[in-house]
Amino acid sequence: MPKKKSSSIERVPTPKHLAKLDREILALLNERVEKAIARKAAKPEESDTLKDAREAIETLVAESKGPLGGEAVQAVFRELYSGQRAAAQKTRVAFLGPDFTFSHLAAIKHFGQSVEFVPVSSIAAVFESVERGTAEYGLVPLENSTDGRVTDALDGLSKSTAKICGEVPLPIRHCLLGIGARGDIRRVCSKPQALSQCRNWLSKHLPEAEVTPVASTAEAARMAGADRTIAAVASAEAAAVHELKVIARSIQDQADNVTRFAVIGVSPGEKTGNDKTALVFEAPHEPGALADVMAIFKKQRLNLTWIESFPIPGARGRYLFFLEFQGHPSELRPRRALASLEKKSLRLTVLGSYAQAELID
Ligand SMILES: O=C(O)C(=O)C[C@]1(C(=O)O)C=C[C@@H](O)C=C1
Repeated sequence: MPKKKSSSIERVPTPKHLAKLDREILALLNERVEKAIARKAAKPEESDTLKDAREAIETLVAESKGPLGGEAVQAVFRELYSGQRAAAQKTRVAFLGPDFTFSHLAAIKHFGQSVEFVPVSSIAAVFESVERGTAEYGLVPLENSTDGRVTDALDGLSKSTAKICGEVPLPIRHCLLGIGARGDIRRVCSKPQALSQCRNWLSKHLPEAEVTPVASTAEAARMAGADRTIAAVASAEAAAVHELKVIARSIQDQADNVTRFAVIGVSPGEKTGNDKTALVFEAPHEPGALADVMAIFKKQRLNLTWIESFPIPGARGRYLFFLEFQGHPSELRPRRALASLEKKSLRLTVLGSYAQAELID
C-alpha cells in the first residue's frame, strides 16, 4: 500500500479539503478492503485478512500528515470501514461442489442467489465448514426416494455439533452429459447415489460402458468436458457451465425422484408451528428396548416421519437410530417425549428442528 502523499493535502482544513480527504480515504479504504475480501475468498481458512486490512488502514491514518490526524480521523475511518464490511459480508453457505451439483441447486432454492456459496470437496467438509465457522450454513443430502439414505450425511450428523435448521426436498432429474456422441461413450461417471438412481437406464442404454464413481455429479460433468469418451450423470445446469451436450434427459429410473437435503447451521430452527424434529439415539442392547422407545411416541401421539438404523463403527451389533417426528421441542408433547427418551436411551442427541417443507418443483 503506497503512503498517501502529504503534499496532496493542504494544512488548512476547509470543507473542500475535507471532501477531498474523504475521497482519498475512501479510495484507499476500498482498495484495501477489496483486496482483503478477494484474499479471504481465495483462502477462507487463512487469517482474518479483513482485520489485517483494518490494522493497515489505521496505521496509515496514524502516519498521515493531513489536517485531521489523530483520533477524529480514526473514528471516521472506523465508521467507513465497518459500513463497508457490513455490505461486503454475505451469509456463507457450504455445499458439496463444484458448482451446480444438486446440493448447490438445493442451496439456491433455499437461500436464493444473494448469499455467498462455498463449494467444498465432500459432505464431511460441509460439516467441518459449519463447525469451524467458515460458513454459517451447509447443505447435505439426507435421503433419496429411489436410493435411500446418504451414509456420509448420517455419519456427519452422528459426529458433528452442527444442527439441522431446515429441509429442502428437491426433485432430481438426471441428464447424461458429454462432448461427444452416445457412440463415443466408454465410461459413465457420477456420484454413486446418482449412478444408483439411474442404474436400470444405464444398463439398458449403455450396457458396455464402465461405471465410475466420483465425488459429485458436477465433478463428473467437469471430467466429461475434458474427454469425449466420458459421459456424466448430472444436472442440466452443470451441462451449461461445462459446455456439455445433453445426450439424454430425465434418465432417473423413477420419474418422481426426490432427494431431501438438510440445512445445517450452528443452532436449530425456531418454532414455526409446522415443524419437525430430528434426533439420534442408541437404545440399550436388550429385548424390547426399541419397542419401549416407539411406545413413547405412541403415548405422546407424535407422528414419525423418518427412521433409519445406522451401525456404530467399531461396535459390532450396536446401532444408532435416526428418527424424525412432527413437532417442536418447545411444545408440550415433544418435550415430554424427549424427556422420556432421555431416560430410556444410552445416548440421545437432538439434531435440530425445522419448518416442514413442501415439495415445490
Ligand atoms: O453430487 C451431487 O450433485 C450432490 O449434490 C449429491 C447427491 C447425493 O449424494 O445424493 C445429491 C442429490 C442426488 O441424489 C445425487 C447426488
